[in-house]
Amino acid sequence: MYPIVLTNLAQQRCVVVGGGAVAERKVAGLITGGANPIVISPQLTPQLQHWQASNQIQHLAREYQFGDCEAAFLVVAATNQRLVNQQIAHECHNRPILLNIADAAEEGNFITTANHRQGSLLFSVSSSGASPALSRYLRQQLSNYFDQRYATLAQIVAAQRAELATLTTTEREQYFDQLLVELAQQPPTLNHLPTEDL
Ligand SMILES: C[C@@]1(CC(=O)O)c2cc3[nH]c(cc4nc(cc5[nH]c(cc(n2)[C@H]1CCC(=O)O)[C@@](C)(CC(=O)O)[C@@H]5CCC(=O)O)C(CC(=O)O)=C4CCC(=O)O)c(CCC(=O)O)c3CC(=O)O
Ligand SMILES: NC(=O)C1=CN([C@@H]2O[C@H](COP(=O)(O)OP(=O)(O)OC[C@H]3O[C@@H](n4cnc5c(N)ncnc54)[C@H](O)[C@@H]3O)[C@@H](O)[C@H]2O)C=CC1
Repeated sequence: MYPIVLTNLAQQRCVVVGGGAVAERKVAGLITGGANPIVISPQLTPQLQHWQASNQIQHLAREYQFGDCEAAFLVVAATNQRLVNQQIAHECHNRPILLNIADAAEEGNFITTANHRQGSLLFSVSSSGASPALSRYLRQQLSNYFDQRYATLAQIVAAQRAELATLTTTEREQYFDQLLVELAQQPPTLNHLPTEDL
């Protein structure tokens, strides 16, 4: 496993084949990640239809055809037809395409994670395919612990990053220790955090 975070997806060609619950979940992640995915499927869930109406996705209302993955940066095969998902894997084979096959991870080159987002923070869980349900459960646990306070913490530290860079490593460590102790001890508001100590 080698985790990465994809950025700048807006101009990248992202193709999702299938329009059911699984495709919807993968599309949700892509939209959150800044993409404007092309969804190829004769049918769409109501949520996917909504995203089509608001131009958050482009919809091709037909079955997959060989050639649909041409020039794609990222492809997700999420139809309920094993053979179709396999054909998509075949088309992408030996091409520089990020490929997720929802029913046969070994035919692609990436799998998706269970994500808890909090402001600029992203907490991702993977079980490497062992138990997606466990990943989902752990994501929910993470969301209970890493609440809005941590997004605020990230904002504060980001705003002070240039200033923090002028400190020695020891000073910086002390500053973070202090922040984290405060965060652990009480539900902090902006006022509780030692922003004036720098
Ligand atoms: C390998 C992987 C490939 C990939 O999709 O990238 C994959 C594959 C498969 N999932 C299956 C089943 C389920 N998947 C979920 C849910 C999620 N699945 C996700 C990822 C992944 N699923 C990748 C591994 C990630 C990892 O291991 O951590 C999550 C994390 C992310 C996302 O999809 O966005 C998302 C939770 C999001 C969230 O809630 O945060 C649930 C639970 C539910 O839906 O409530 C079930 C039913 C319960 C169960 O089986 O556990 C099946 C059997 C299908 C069948 O039986 O037909 C296969 C096929 C197989 O195993 O071969
Ligand atoms: N990776 C994951 O997280 C999970 C994967 N799965 C797998 O994903 C598959 C899809 O699951 P669901 O979305 O629940 O199925 P679904 O039955 O709700 O949706 C299937 C979609 O595929 C479309 N489709 C069928 N043939 C097509 C074709 N030739 N070209 C384009 N689109 C086509 C249908 O119109 C439909 O929109 C399941 O068969 C299962 O094996 C299931 C659960 C979780």
